[in-house]
Order: sequence, then C-alpha cells, then structure tokens
Amino acid sequence: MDSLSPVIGPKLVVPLRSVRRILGPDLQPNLNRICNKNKKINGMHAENTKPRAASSAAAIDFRDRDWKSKYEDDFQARFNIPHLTDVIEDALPIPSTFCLRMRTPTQDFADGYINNNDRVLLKVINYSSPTSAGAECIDPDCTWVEQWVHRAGPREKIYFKPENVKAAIVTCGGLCPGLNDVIRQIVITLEIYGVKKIVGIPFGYRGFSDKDLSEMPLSRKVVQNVHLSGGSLLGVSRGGPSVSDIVDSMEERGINMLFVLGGNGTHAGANAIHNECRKRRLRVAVVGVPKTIDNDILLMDKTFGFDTAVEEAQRAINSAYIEAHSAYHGIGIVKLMGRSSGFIAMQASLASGQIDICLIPEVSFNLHGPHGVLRHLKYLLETKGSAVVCVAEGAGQGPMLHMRIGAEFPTCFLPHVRQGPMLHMRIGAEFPTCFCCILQPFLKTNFHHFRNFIQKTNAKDASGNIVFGDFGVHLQQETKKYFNEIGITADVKYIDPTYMIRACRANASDGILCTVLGQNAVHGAFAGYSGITVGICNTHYVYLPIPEVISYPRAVDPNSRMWHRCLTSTGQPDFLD
Ligand SMILES: Nc1ncnc2c1ncn2[C@@H]1O[C@H](COP(=O)(O)OP(=O)(O)OP(=O)(O)O)[C@@H](O)[C@H]1O
Ligand SMILES: O=P(O)(O)OC[C@H]1O[C@](O)(CO)[C@@H](O)[C@@H]1O
Ligand SMILES: [Mg+2]
Repeated sequence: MDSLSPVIGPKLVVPLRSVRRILGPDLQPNLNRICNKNKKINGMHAENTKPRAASSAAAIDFRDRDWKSKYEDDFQARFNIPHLTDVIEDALPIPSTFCLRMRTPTQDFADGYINNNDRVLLKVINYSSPTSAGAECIDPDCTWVEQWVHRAGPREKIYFKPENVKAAIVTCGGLCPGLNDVIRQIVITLEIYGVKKIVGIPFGYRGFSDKDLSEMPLSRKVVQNVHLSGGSLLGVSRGGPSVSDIVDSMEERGINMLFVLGGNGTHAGANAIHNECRKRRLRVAVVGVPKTIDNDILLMDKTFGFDTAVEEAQRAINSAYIEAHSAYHGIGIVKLMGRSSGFIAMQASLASGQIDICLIPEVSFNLHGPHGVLRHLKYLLETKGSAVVCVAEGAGQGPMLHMRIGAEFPTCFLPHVRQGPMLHMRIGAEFPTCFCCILQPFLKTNFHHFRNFIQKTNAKDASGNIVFGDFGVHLQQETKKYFNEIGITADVKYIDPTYMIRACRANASDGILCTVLGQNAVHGAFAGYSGITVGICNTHYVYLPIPEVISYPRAVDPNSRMWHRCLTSTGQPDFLD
C-alpha cells in the first residue's frame, strides 16, 4: 500500500510521555537520535531533511485476504475484559445475590441478568468513503469492520460472597458534578447484593497512606441525600502514594473490591493497582468509573459531569454576552476548563448560540496578523458592535500538529497504534520541536507560521499534569493592547467561571448516567471482572479494559461534524495565515 494513501481513523492526542511510552524502549533511542541529529542540522531547509523512518511499516497488510477477520480477532482480544479466574483458578461462581424479584413473583417478571457473551457494537456508522465527514476507516476502502465490546449489567453467577466483601470507594483528581451520585449508587447496589462492609477512602489515593485520614463507613443511610450537593463526600486529591503502598494498605484493611472514580490519571493508577493485585494473586476486583468534566476519555459517548459543566457554562456565556452587548464596542471573553480537550468550550458555544469565536486546544490559530483573532474581533465590532469569545483553558499554548498515522506519520514509530488514526500533538508542550522539523516535509501546515503563543510555564501539578499559563488573561491583555494601538475603543470583560462549572450538583441527565454507571460498576465487580471501567457507548452501557480508554486523551476532531457545526454556528473563519 502506498504510504501516503488517505487512510482515515479516529483522532488522538498523544503527549510526549505517551509517545515515548508508545515507542517503547527499543524505539526511544530513535526519537532521541532524530532530535539530536536535527539540532545539528538546524537551519537546513526542511525539504532537504529526509526523516529516517519515512517508509510506512504498515501495521496491517491489506493485501492479505484475511486481514479483516484478523483485525476483528485482534480487536476482540484487546477488548477482552480481565477476570479473576484468569489468575485464580480456584475462584468458583455462586448464584447471584442480586435479585429484584417481588415477594410474589409474577410470570412476566424477568430476572434481568446479562449473558457474559452479550456484546455492544462500538462503531455504528458504515462510512462508504474515507472522505465522508468524520470517517473512521481501518483500510483505504473504508471497509465495514465490526468492533464489539462487552455489555455491562448484573450476571447470574457471581464470584464474591457478600458476607466476605469489604468494598472501598475512592475519588481522585479534580472535582466533577455527579461524584456523590455515583458514590451513592455504588453503596446502594452493594447493599442490595448483601454487602455490609463498605468504606470511603478520604481524599483520593492519598487516603491510603496518610495515617491522619481514617476510612469513612458508608451505608444507604449515610449516602441517602449526598447527591443533592456537588463535590465529593469523600474529598479528592492529586498525587499520592505508590501503587505498591496502596495495595499494601488494601491488604492490611482487607479490601477486596475497590471502586475508583477519576479521570485518565486515576484510571492509570487503578490499572496499576489491578496489575499489582494480580501479581500478588489477590482475590480483588478493581473497577473504575470515568470521571472528567473535560470528556477526554476514549470510546465513550460522554463522561458524567460533562453535560452539567456545559449547562453551567451557559450562565457565564450569557453574562459575557449581556455585558458585551450592552457596552459600546463590548467584547466578552469566557474561559472554560479543558486542559487538552476543547469539548466543554465547543459544546458550550454550540448550546449558547451567543459565541462569535470559539478557541480550543485542538485547532491552531493566530492571534495577530491579517487573519488573526484580533483582526476578526475588529471586524465584529465594526459589523455587529460587540463580540463574545469562548476559550478553552488549553487553547493557545502552542501550535497543534495533526498527522495521520501511516499516511503522514511513519507507523514504524508507533507499532502499538493501529493504522489510520490521527495524531494531534501540541508542539513544544507535548511534541519536541526538533522532531517536528524533521517531519515538516510531510506536514500540511507549516508550524513556523504560528506565533504569539503564551509562554510555557514548565509547572506541573501533584499528579504530574502540565499547568498551563492563563490564556484567557493573555487574550484579554492582547485584545486591550491591540485596540489601544489601533485607536479603536473596546470594552473588554473577562469571565473565568473555572470552578463554578464543576463544583455544582449534577443535572438530571448526568444524574441518570451516574446512577447507571455506579450500579454497573458493582455488577462488574461481583461478576469477577477487574481492571475494567464502565461507560456508555452508542447509548448502551459497557465494560471496557482500562488500558484501551486511557492510551491517550480523547480530543475534539477538527474534521468532525461537531466542530464543523460549531464553526457554522459561530461563523468564525480559520485564523491561519
Ligand atoms: N500513571 C499513573 N500511575 C499511577 N497513578 C497515577 C498515574 N497518573 C496519575 N496517577 C494518580 O491518579 C490520581 C489522579 O490523577 P490526576 O490528578 O491526573 O487526575 P485525573 O484522574 O486524570 O482526573 P482529572 O480529569 O480531574 O484530571 C493521582 O493521585 C495520581 O497520583
Ligand atoms: O485546579 P485543578 O483542581 O487541578 O483542576 C483543573 C483541571 O481539571 C480539569 O478540568 C480536569 O482535569 C482540567 O481541564 C483542569 O486543568
Ligand atoms: Mg487527567
């Protein structure tokens, strides 16, 4: 297959540390060598720099007549969900103690169990061409390939006797609307199975090691009304003890079911805890519930809290609109969360219909220059009299690099990533600039053209996440400066509702999502699964192996219908030279 043929797949954002992890120890020196070599040849024309690994070592040989069935088998193996019996041969099932039967059963009341072989289709669109908007294709012909994942829900056989269970719940990372709803449902469902020992670990993973923090006994009575307020009953934190210390602590406390509520960092921790438990041959189920208002977890329709955050953001946007609309030459700027994904900003802009410019991390833009954001603001003041800008926290931190693996990015560098997906990386913060020069001949966009990005801070939070400079403040200052310089009056108002959109109670749709996810987490643990997480795919609830949902953060696809709808709604041009 021609290495430059248009193979289109799902989009991904890969931070540098992930690139290094994906490359593996064998290929890492290549990355380093390319970077070092490029430092020496700095100044050379990009056209003259031939990448070492430009040839595509295709992951799939599409000439093989069986490639499709091989792909489907491989997919099935990847999405197989780990079970206690994989390592503990003598773990025997017992009939489920989860029962909704009425005291006087009627004939039409089904048990409601899920068969272990039930599956949900992950991708439901049959794209007829790689050029169809948002197409996710495996091969150049965009052949229909079935991708099935495990259906979530209660099983007829369970692998834990409720009287022997000590279940623990921990909430990690930042706050998210709905945490209390999930905690509540986990506790209620555990009690229906007959579990008596349920505890909360205070303040995230930290609660496993901090001797001053004691576990919180939980029962239906304790959690009955917790969903009526936001935050987490248990508290949250970033950073914390090592995985082996966490598992030591679990052994000491006799915890054999652990429910972990958190984002991609928390899930990486949960998977490591699951692996450590396996290594020690412990009969423990570790089940995650994805929590992130950023909606940056792969494969799911959405994560809980996201809808609420978008809804809360409406108030800030509406205030910005009123302020801007009521002022002479008013400009309202609203900054919303989204470290590496612009879902909140995009959806909030779409929902409000009041946004003129939406800036997200996944889409590069120039602030200054003839086609920059500031020039467009001037145009909006001249034509509309006011303007409202919605900016995601991670926007403007550096130009984005978009490459299709196989077609533009050498697949030999990414042996574990399937042919076809797009790479979206923030140059500088997530992708080394020197490596980028090497790839320049293959890139559609010349990243040298982008300028006026915010200064890198190099700061990290306790979990190792990059802390970005405040682009909202930067945009406000640059806007004021620009209009001052060109002698046009502009009344610039900046609203930062950052914590207000997440420190609130879940709305009704998130409330339902949390309820179902919490219940399914308990069903998964009792069914003997571990190292899994729960999610909603195409409106159905599923169990997924943790590594598959956190291999990189989910990002807005700049070629997706949704981003195009957002552009249609705002009417903004691209801000490229
Ligand atoms: N690779 C990892 N292995 C083990 N533990 C991790 C890993 N990454 C993060 N953690 C732990 O997971 C917890 C939460 O991580 P983090 O602060 O990144 O939040 P998160 O789960 O990604 O949620 P949010 O969406 O709010 O950022 C922290 O206690 C951190 O120490
Ligand atoms: O200030 P905190 O608590 O670290 O949380 C902020 C972060 O939370 C998130 O919403 C989710 O990780 C990020 O977008 C944001 O950077
Ligand atoms: Mg995270």
